[in-house]
Amino acid sequence: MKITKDLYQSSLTLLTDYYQLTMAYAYWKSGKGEEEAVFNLFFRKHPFQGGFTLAAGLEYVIDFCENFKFTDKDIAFLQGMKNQDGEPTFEKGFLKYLTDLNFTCDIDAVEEGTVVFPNEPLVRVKGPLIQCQLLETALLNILNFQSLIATKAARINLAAKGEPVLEFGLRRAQGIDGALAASRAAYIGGCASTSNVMAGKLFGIPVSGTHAHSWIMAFPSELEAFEAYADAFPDQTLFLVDTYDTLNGVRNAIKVGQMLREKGKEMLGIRLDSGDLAYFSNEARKMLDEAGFTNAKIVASNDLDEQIITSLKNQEASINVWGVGTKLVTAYDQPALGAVYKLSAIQTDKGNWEPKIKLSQQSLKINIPGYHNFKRFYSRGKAVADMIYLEGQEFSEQSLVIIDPIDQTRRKRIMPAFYQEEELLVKIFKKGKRQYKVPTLEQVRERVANQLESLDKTHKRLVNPHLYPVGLEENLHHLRMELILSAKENNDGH
Ligand SMILES: Nc1ncnc2c1ncn2[C@@H]1O[C@H](COP(=O)(O)OP(=O)(O)OP(=O)(O)O)[C@@H](O)[C@H]1O
Ligand SMILES: O=P(O)(O)OC[C@H]1O[C@H](OP(=O)(O)OP(=O)(O)O)[C@H](O)[C@@H]1O
Ligand SMILES: O=C(O)c1cccnc1
Repeated sequence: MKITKDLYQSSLTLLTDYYQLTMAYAYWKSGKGEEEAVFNLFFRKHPFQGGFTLAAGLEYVIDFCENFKFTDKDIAFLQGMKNQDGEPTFEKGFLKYLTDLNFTCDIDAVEEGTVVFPNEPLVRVKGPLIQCQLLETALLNILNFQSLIATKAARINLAAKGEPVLEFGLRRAQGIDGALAASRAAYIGGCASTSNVMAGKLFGIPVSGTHAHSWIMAFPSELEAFEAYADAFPDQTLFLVDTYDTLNGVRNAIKVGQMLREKGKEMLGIRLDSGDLAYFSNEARKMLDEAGFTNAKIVASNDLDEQIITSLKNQEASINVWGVGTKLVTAYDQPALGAVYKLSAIQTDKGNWEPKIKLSQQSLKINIPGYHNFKRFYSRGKAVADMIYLEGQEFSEQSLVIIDPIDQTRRKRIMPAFYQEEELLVKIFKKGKRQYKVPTLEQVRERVANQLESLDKTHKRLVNPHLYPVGLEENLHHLRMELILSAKENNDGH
């Protein structure tokens, strides 16, 4: 699907930070622009103090790259940019270079719906420096947000323990694209449906909903409002019962449910949107059951998130369906994932990869150098550890040691013979040509379910999860240490 075309009807190539263009220009001027480089997109810490992150947004990235082209209007805009002296910012030759630019990068990425951990490349881009640089901002924008929301949705769905979660976020989401991307990511993360009709049209997500308080308020009485709704939607009657008096609302719903039964129809259930949801759901359940509506569902909404859902479950609330909006689509408790995109290697004249490192006072922020990859080891279907290694590196068949990139005293020995292995980076583009068939959202959801199933429950705990082991293969660890020490020495010498 051409998501960006459908949404914006034009090129998104200028959806970038200005400094990417100034660097591109300076690379071009210095003659370095066509040097081959490798960049990795990764995050350093799971969101929501959680133990896992779900990668999402790759379909948008593919779409962005396939449409990566400076249009005449883009060039005209850049041509109009001026410096402080009123001189054009960019030379004509550079604008011609951009006009003729074709996307020729290699991109490897983890598939949407994959569980990922800090420091692992979600996307690896190899190509001319200028192109790699021009992709940075859009890739981060897309993957940071959708991975964040897919992860939040997965947490909420884990808390709901298999009961349907309906996504109601459109009205509170961060603008139009924020809402659409959030609905898509929420569906990937396990939500059953969205209230956002355009997300239904664009992505094929099931659309569902109940009705609002205004419907009740528009009639002389709640009972009349319920009757009129039942008349319009005899097969989809879910009554919002809390406009005036919740328990009286349940009584009215039961009355209309009985009328529907006389016509051979069955009311679907009720929705609670305020007050003590544990108390009201239990009272409503008793009333519905006593009236013979044992199959009627109780939907709850009102600023729900994974913590409140867990609490309501612990209180044995009789809620079967969860409507979640604001806290899901805005990732309320952590509004950004914080993934970064870093240069890790440049190709020398001889065709070798020269690893690159960026120092930081915080060891968390020192990148993993080199042209690297990663794989996951499984034992009886459960993921046990991930290893980041240099591309082309040969390993011992007997025994491997992986070393935590932040704390080198944390090490794990792996006997490959006892484990199954999975390479997680998949070829998406080769020299700018797509190699990958985008899966349907249903397939991505299935992948999410399988990936979460392969993760031990200690890593899925919502509070204080157990840390999943991700380490550097020994050779990569030593290379990184050498580079850090020599960069520090060089720096001290100046
Ligand atoms: N039994 C419960 N345990 C824990 N949290 C609950 C329970 N019942 C409701 N909540 C949550 O408490 C928060 C506030 O609910 P509160 O009762 O103050 O709102 P309200 O009365 O519905 O107000 P409003 O009418 O403005 O929506 C909501 O996030 C709601 O989901
Ligand atoms: O609470 P959320 O998780 O964001 O779910 C969406 C909310 O949107 C609707 O409320 P509405 O906008 O009518 O306002 P309200 O909060 O006053 O009910 C609905 O009744 C939910 O409460
Ligand atoms: O369909 C609903 O019940 C709904 C939709 C959007 C927001 N709140 C509720």
